[in-house]
Amino acid sequence: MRIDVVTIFPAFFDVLEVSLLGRARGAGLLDIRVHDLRDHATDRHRTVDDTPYGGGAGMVMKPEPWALALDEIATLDEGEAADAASGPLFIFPSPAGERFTQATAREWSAEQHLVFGCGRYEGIDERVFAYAATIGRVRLVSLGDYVLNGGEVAAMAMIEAVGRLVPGVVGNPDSLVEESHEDGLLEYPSYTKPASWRGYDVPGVLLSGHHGRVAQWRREQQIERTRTRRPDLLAD
Ligand SMILES: Nc1ccccc1-c1cnco1
Repeated sequence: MRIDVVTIFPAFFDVLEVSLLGRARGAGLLDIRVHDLRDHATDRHRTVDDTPYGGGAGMVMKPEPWALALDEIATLDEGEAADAASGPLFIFPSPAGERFTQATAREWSAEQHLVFGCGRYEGIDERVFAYAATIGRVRLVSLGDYVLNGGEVAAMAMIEAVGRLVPGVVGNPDSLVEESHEDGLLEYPSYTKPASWRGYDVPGVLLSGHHGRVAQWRREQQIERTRTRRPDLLAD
């Protein structure tokens, strides 16, 4: 999988050189390229924002630098201009976006080419999304109902959630199964040695060696946790 990121803070993504995703890059499983939007500005001051039409506080990101960046990315490898169907999946983190879930991560993990466009200021000129839809598919996506200063943190979270599902990235694929949200439920509690620690004991069933009872207890814990912490997941 190839992942491009467009941002005015490219150094923010240096962390993708380390840990699991860093190893995946080294192994050629993930081809992650970070682009500075200012490299596509059209003036010597490398301007990427301007005042909003209609007034209001803050600044809006200019459309032309974005179109130049997305054009370059959409044609960099393919050699010719992409069209909407054959082009990349353009993902713009946005508080006005659809909700990102584990199902979204699974869906995107099958894609060949993702492009994350990280907006700042009051957002990106809306016409950029219309233009991007002529050279690829476009999704505006929210991580949740809270306000961030820009798309970088959200993009990082989504890159990790998607990247770890790419075959080969996580050593033991079994560990991808028993996780929160993989089966629509929160995961069960985990314990390790010692069996008794500062007066806290591991639940006896986990020491029983009876796999059937352990599996039942874990399922009961998943359902109880989901019912008390995330009843919305049970409503679906
Ligand atoms: N608040 C934001 C501002 C800019 C870009 C993304 C977001 C966002 C994404 N998910 C929640 O918020």
